[in-house]
Parts: sequence; structure tokens; C-alpha cells
Amino acid sequence: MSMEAPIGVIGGGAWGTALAQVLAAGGRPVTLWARNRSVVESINALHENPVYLPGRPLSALVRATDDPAALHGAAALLVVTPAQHMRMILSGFAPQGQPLLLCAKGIEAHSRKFMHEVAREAMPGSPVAVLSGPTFAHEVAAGLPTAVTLAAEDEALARTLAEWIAQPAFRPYVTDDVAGAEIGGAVKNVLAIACGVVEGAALGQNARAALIARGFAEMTRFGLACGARLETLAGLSGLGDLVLTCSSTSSRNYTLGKELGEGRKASDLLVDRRTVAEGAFTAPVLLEAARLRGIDMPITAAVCALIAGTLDVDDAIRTLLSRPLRAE
Ligand SMILES: NC(=O)C1=CN([C@@H]2O[C@H](COP(=O)(O)OP(=O)(O)OC[C@H]3O[C@@H](n4cnc5c(N)ncnc54)[C@H](O)[C@@H]3O)[C@@H](O)[C@H]2O)C=CC1
Ligand SMILES: O=C(CO)COP(=O)(O)O
Repeated sequence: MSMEAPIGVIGGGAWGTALAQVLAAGGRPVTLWARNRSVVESINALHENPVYLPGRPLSALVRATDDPAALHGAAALLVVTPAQHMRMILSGFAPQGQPLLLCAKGIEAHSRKFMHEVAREAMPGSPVAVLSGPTFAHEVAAGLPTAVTLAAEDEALARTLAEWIAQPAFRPYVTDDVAGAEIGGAVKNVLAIACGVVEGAALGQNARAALIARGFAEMTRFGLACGARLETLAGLSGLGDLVLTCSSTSSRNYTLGKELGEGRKASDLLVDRRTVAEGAFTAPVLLEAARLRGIDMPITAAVCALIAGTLDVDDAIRTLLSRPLRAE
């Protein structure tokens, strides 16, 4: 048993559970806070999260709790809640000044704030870093090779967190471009919905490639306007994650889009979901943030219209294809 201070994980969904398993596989004790009592009990008694990561045995070094006080004394806190709930959940934890490693991908609705801004407001005094990249939770938990971006303005903090989380098959690359790491992860979820629509409506593989490339152009325009660097947007947390989630039904966002493309209604698909498809919540706030900066994001606008039910799939496609010709 390791004598090191545990790492805390806030959020017992698929990604929080997978990250807890990565840390524990390296011999680090992990205290995983989850809001769902049956998840806590199953992890402690059966070493499995049957609700969000079924069929994946977890290390005995992962101990679950629903008591925020159990995270006092943790060396760092990985924050792995859905983006729209992060502020509310963090406000239930008394700030202890531990570093926060933010792992959610999204932009907060209404405030239009990125996760690092929300975390700084909810837990002032805690240094903040971001983890993002092409990472399906079930593959990470199975120990399959994965590379991620770990971003912090304080490079020493990024390096320390990278050393704590790195495993032979889990390889963080550090950067100080926090905005770049966050924007790639948030925007790709919206574009994954659009790619799923292309699949569901059987528009073909040329259309999907065009959408990934033009989607990346949208991500880049928005990212650069927010101070992100091109090399981050073209790296693991941007283009890397875009390619992953725009090509697989393992992505909840892509699957949501596929079902929209097959003609199902967004309101039916979004009601009573157990798992989170962040792109549905990010799309409207991203579009608004882009409008305020004078940035054109036609694919994001089409996703917004499909989710709001103001356009059907045929009209959304017609709208995108009838835009004036322009330089690439
Ligand atoms: N699953 C994955 O492969 C990856 C997920 N992420 C990101 O991690 C974040 C968490 O996603 P997952 O772990 O996949 O979640 P999930 O879809 O597996 O589980 C849903 C989570 O949302 C929580 N939740 C549901 N309703 C809530 C409410 N009203 N208030 C507070 N929490 C509520 C549940 O307790 C659960 O932890 C998201 O931002 C996602 O984009 C990032 C990388 C990979
Ligand atoms: O972020 C992810 C992979 O990097 C998970 O994608 P989904 O949320 O679309 O399942």
C-alpha cells in the first residue's frame, strides 16, 4: 500500500472512474467522490462502477465516498463533473488550496465562462490546470495507449501533475496554453454532433471529411480569438480529439448527432439521459460567445438549430451548402 497522500477525484461518471483507475494503477491511493450512493457502495464493495463504467474491475486503491470532507488532505483534486454542474458541485467543497485538474469539456451556459474561470471563482486560492485530449473512458480504464494535453499557466504545476498522472500507457504532454486545451475539448463536442448527423443522414464519407476540416477551421477561428495557440488547437486536445469523436459511436456526442440525422427529435433524445452529451449544452453558449466576438461558426449554428428544433436535418444541410462561395 502506498504511503503517499491520496489524489481526490470529484465525479463518479465514466471519466472520473477511468482516471481514478489510471492513478491507482500507478500505485497511488485515490479518493473518489460521487453523488450517487449506489455508485459509492458498488465501488467500495465490488470494485466496479456498474452505472457509468460497467464491466471494468477497479483497483482496491480506489475508495469512493459521498462525503466532501473525505477529500481534505488530498494532494490534488481532479474535477470530472459535467461542465454545467461544475460550479455547483465545487461550491459544496470547502477550499483547501489543493491544485485542481479540470477534466470536463464544455463552456458554462449563461456566464459563457470556460471551466478554468468557473473553477477560479468557485474555489479561489486553488491553482488550476486542465486535462484534455482524445480519451474514451473505457479505453483508458482498460489500459490502452492514450496521450493527453495537460495545461497550466504555472509550468511547474503542469509538470508535477503530469508526473503524478503519467503511466506507461497514459502519456501527458504539458503546455501553458490553458485556453487552447479547453477550447479544443469544448468545441469538438459540438462538431462531433454535426459529424454524427452526417452519418445518420447517410451523407457519405466525403461530407464527413469536409465537416471535420471546416469544423477545425471554426475551432481555430474561435480559439485564436480567445487567445489560444494554433499548435494547441492542432494538437491532442483539439484536432486529436476532433478526429476521435467525429469518427466513432463510442462518442456520446457523435451518437446523439447520428440519431438526429436519422430523424429523431432532440427533445426526445435529451430528456432523462443517464450519460452526458456535452455538445448539446455547449453549442448555444459557444455560438453566442462567437457572435459577441464577430466570429462566423456556421456548423455550430446548424447544430444549435437542430437541437432547438428550429431546423430539420434537410434544411440544416441546405443552409450549410448554400452559403456563398469563399476562400478556404
Ligand atoms: N466519458 C469520456 O470518455 C470522457 C468524458 N469527458 C468529460 O468528463 C465530464 C464528465 O463526463 P463523464 O464522466 O463521461 O459523465 P457520465 O456521462 O459517465 O456520467 C454523468 C455524470 O453526471 C453526473 N450528473 C448527472 N446529473 C447531475 C446533476 N444534476 N448534477 C451534478 N452531476 C450530475 C453523474 O453523477 C455522473 O457523474 C464531461 O465534461 C465529459 O465531456 C472527458 C473525456 C472523456
Ligand atoms: O471527450 C471524449 C473523448 O475524448 C468523450 O466523447 P463523448 O463525450 O462524445 O463521448
